[in-house]
Amino acid sequence: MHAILNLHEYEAAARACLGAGAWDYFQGGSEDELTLAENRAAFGRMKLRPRVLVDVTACDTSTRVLDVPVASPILVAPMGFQRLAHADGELATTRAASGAGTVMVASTMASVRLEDLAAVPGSTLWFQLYLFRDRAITMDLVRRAEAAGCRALVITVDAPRLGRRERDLRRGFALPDDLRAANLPPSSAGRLHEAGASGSAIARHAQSNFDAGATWETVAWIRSISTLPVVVKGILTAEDAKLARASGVAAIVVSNHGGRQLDGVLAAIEALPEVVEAVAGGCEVYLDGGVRRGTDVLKALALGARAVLVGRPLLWGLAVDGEAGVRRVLELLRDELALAMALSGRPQVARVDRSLVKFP
Ligand SMILES: Cc1cc2nc3c(=O)[nH]c(=O)nc-3n(C[C@H](O)[C@H](O)[C@H](O)COP(=O)(O)O)c2cc1C
Ligand SMILES: CCCCCCC(=O)C(=O)O
Repeated sequence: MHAILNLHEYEAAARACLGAGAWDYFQGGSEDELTLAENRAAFGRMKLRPRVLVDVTACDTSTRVLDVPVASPILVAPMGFQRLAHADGELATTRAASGAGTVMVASTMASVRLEDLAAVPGSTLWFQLYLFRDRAITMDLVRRAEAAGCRALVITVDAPRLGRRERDLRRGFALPDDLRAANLPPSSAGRLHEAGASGSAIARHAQSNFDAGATWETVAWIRSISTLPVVVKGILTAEDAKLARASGVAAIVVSNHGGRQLDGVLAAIEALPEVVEAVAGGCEVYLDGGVRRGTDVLKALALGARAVLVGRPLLWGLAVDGEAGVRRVLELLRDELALAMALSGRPQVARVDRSLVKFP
């Protein structure tokens, strides 16, 4: 048995470590999972145009996001309920991100309190915010994130309701009793445990708690109550990118939520160019969805992303080996990126430019 060589092998190894309910919750997309598949397929369609005879003796993957130095442009995407993968949950992921010198985005739906994550030595924590109908809950989360020392608020804007995740519906997915949405008031979190004969408890929770009436005015409200930089996550069009820019956000995450929300939307990497063009350098742009190889990171950077966020692969690492597994997944991706930079004649992140990729 050889050591795990790449993220695909972590996926296979994780499957053997996880129960069927957690596996389906992690892996699943919405409806026919068309967008989930597209996120990967679109990377495959893009081809690289490498340059040669460039001195690549030293390749430097470091960069800055929102003015914070990071060891690589590979950040940790917000993902809820990580204690489904490993008893240490988000604590292990935050420690691994800190060890790897990168940003951890903690989910509103984390299964560890955000104050405990912020206390991890050397961590750079951003807090992902779901918008609640009860603004007092949202306000309280913002205040706690600020007090804990989080460096940015990442507002997820693609989930007024949960996408139709049929794997979870079929299983009647609900949280086990020993796992809590640790940052929510008990009055709001309780329904996440209500298993039903059919239907997903988290979908019911989202429908009764999330603010389906949220608009750009709500983003303006968040900006008015906090001095933290605001990032909006879940933008896929130039039109919305311009509105985001006009609303004064510091960054945009081009994302389709890993194919878990509206099925049939374009792959995140395909949406990236129009968003980058629309904001014209007015704010930072990141991408997530389907990043599994260093060459995927390279392609996203070439199309104008400042960084990528990685989702499921970190859960696979977490399930297989806790903090060490997450750390290894981040290391593998960073090493692959450094190699891809060398083989494409781009020894620094700043030298990765649009001419490196060709769309079909
Ligand atoms: C199990 C799971 C839980 C997630 N939870 C959240 C969340 O709480 N907030 C959020 O904004 N996005 C959430 N996402 C979406 C991720 O932040 C990210 O957009 C997506 O996973 C990226 O795609 P990838 O998994 O293909 O890398 C979740 C994704 C997964 C797989
Ligand atoms: C109560 C709804 C929580 C959503 C769970 C986290 C998430 O965004 C996901 O994609 O799953």
